[in-house]
Amino acid sequence: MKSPVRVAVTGAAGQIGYALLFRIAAGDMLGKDQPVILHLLEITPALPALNGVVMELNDCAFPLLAGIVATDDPNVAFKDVDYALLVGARPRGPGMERKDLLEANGAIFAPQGKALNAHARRDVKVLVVGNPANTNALIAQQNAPDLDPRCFTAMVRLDHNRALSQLAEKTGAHVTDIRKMTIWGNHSSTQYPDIHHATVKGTAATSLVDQAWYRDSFIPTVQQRGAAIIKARGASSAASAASAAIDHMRSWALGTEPGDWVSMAIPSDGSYGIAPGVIYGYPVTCKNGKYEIVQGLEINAFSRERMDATDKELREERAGVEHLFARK
Ligand SMILES: NC(=O)C1=CN([C@@H]2O[C@H](COP(=O)(O)OP(=O)(O)OC[C@H]3O[C@@H](n4cnc5c(N)ncnc54)[C@H](O)[C@@H]3O)[C@@H](O)[C@H]2O)C=CC1
Ligand SMILES: O=C([O-])CC(=O)C(=O)O
Repeated sequence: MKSPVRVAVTGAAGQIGYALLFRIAAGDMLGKDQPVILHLLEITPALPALNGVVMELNDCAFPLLAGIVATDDPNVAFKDVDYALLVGARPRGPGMERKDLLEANGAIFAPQGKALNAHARRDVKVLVVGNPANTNALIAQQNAPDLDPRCFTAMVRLDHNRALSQLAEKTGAHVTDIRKMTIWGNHSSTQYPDIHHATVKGTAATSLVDQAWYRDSFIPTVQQRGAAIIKARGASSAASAASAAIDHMRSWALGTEPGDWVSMAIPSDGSYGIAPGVIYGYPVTCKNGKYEIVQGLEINAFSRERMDATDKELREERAGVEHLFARK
């Protein structure tokens, strides 16, 4: 048996937390041979609810659960953590864009970035789920000057999985038949779900669907799926968001499949003409706990326009939160 790793989850008493913690403790994220110590962060008024979640975690008698730390202090929550899933933030309601949450949620991520900087392991893997996820990840990163900027990522894996599901349904295939799906840019309605490199049972996806379906149905459906869930459920996606967070971390920690890639929002490095300075969704492969952008993909004019539009939105979001960055 491996020695336990420490996994922090913020917003642990929220709806995503409730769908996430039990799967992490069951080994879905880091493997059935990896014990975990859960570090659960909540705001003070939610501590009684969090205590209920802790009671239930204990009542599951999970073989891999090696300990639980439940706290309202980020300095305790992030002490020596190997993984941090930053979920705790307000969800949006009907009629809101995710960036409308920046004011309410942005302020959460500066102190959490500072606490990670002070207490987390130097190779901590941080995934921001709380919306607007890309820009919140940037805020946390900019408050953690002693950590490698590449420790900070945001979630576009839910969008990636939604895109797989839509394409599978359209082509009469199963999601496991699809390779090389890509979500570029922001986890927002400007995201660009790109099927130009994707294959279905080895055949180019673009040869199986017509351009009008791709442009007028597939792209908007994936872009608007979060809003559609809110309309249907009266609350934002939770189990699918938790499942995507598990997928993101598992790919990062344990690696991607040969011949395939996944989508992760990571610090831009100039690849594909996206200047450094934002956390941007890219196609990546992972190996030995490190991610790498897939290079050399051909980008046509249709894709270029959409990749630049979502980049533009991220830079606008960035401009609105720079006051939250730690002074250099
Ligand atoms: N990136 C993505 O693909 C997705 C992101 N989301 C986002 O995830 C976030 C959480 O969603 P839900 O769990 O549904 O919301 P929720 O309201 O059910 O739970 C959020 C929890 O965070 C806690 N919290 C608030 N401030 C905190 C802080 N400073 N430190 C620690 N905990 C704090 C709250 O007390 C609450 O228990 C929202 O911002 C939502 O929009 C949701 C779905 C998908
Ligand atoms: O749409 C929302 O506000 C929640 C979310 O990020 C998603 O489901 O993709």
